[in-house]
Amino acid sequence: MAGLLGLVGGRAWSVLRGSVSGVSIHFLENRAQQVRIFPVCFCGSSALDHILGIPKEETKHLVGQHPPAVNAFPAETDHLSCYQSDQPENPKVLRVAIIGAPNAGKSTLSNQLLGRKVLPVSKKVHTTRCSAQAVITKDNTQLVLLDTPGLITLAKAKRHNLEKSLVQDPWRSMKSADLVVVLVDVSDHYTRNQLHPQVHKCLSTFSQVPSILVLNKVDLLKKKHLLLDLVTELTEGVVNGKKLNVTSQSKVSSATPTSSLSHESTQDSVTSEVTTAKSGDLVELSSPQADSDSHARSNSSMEDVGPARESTGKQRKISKKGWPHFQDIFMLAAINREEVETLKSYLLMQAKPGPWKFHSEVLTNQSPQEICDNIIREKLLEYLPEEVPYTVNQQTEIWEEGPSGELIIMQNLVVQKGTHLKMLIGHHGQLVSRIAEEAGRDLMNAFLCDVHLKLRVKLKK
Ligand SMILES: Nc1nc2c(ncn2[C@@H]2O[C@H](COP(=O)(O)OP(=O)(O)OP(=O)(O)O)[C@@H](O)[C@H]2O)c(=O)[nH]1
Repeated sequence: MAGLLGLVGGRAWSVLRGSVSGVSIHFLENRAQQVRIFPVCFCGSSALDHILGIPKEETKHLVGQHPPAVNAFPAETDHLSCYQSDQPENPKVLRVAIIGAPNAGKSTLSNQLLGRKVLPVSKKVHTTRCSAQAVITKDNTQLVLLDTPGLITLAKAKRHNLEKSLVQDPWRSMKSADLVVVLVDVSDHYTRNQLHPQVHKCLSTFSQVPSILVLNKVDLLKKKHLLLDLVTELTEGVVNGKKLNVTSQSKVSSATPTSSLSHESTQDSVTSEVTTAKSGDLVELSSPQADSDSHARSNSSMEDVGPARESTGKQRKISKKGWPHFQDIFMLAAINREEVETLKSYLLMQAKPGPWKFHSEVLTNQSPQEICDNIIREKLLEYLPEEVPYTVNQQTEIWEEGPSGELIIMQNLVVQKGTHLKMLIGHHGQLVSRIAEEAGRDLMNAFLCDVHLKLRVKLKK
């Protein structure tokens, strides 16, 4: 595995060392809280432990914590929403809008932060059709995650006959957010080098809201050293008011001239160095072969470029590719629970004094029926080709508690064409049974009770 990257500017650093899968990591902690990049893209817990500065056992404890179940029966859910009685003494709160291009991994990240799957996830775009809130409560702090549909333009929504919520909801979420998480899929060669135009528009419009950049799907990126280039491009070379000057050298031998890291290197072993312009402090993350003849090198220096945040959008420099006002950068795989714990700890620390929005046992503002519809829809998106899943109409006929406390659900899946009917039923009913089985399992995990889910496929009359 190629070792990479550290970070970053400021004066008072302390060095933490770790070793993950044979990759030695030197991570500098910036005590001045100026610019931080959290390279949580390493498998294994020791890197995380060192980055967090907490012992291994403590991380395990965090990961092992189980969030409460979603209540499957609405009357009780209503009761929980009387949150006033549940306020702690000094409540803190942070509303976090998670925005990004379609399929960037927004719902995956929200589910992982929550520790329970309540939002649908699929390989197809536009899985999330309207904003949903996921609620994390820890001690006296509440995080409200605003999971939004992938950002699209009004023209595109009209062209593909998509609901208005897909266009409007991300903007609504931004309005109420205390912090914006911008998610970028680094495995997508076509889109990763610049922010989605709609993301950029959102950031520019709500420039007073602090934002962080999260590079996601790092597990799919073979050449981890590219992350440094992506950070530079997506931040316009400025993070938290500090300029990041990155120059790269690929050395075949010590005498070989420099070349840019913006081209994907074929080398597997990489050493990256990031220095601060003023102090010359150094972060070095290196693979075991770092001293071999073949390695790439990045030098990054930082200098003050004024306050990290200005009060209005007008004062902000508008650029097309990146956003120079992110306050912090994370690199992770949202599918990896341990890596997401680092981000969660960070978000909890950003919370400000304020009343909680939900009872501590509420996990989401979605109704149990909405969760069920979304989970079934997720399976339709997964198993039906192209546009077919988008045309299936879901109608819940039965939602009741069985004699042993199990949840009994019966849902009709109404399709438009005979061919779609055959497709969804599958050979000897195999496909629809599989969908019911998988959705039922997810619902059990969300509601923490037995779920008997029956799906009936019908042709629209
Ligand atoms: N390998 C890998 N896959 C990921 C990661 N995060 C998300 N995915 C996958 O990416 C796909 C899209 O994830 P979603 O969470 O549905 O993405 P989204 O941004 O909510 O999508 P929309 O609702 O369409 O905007 C799914 O197949 C996920 O399993 C990751 O860190 N690594």
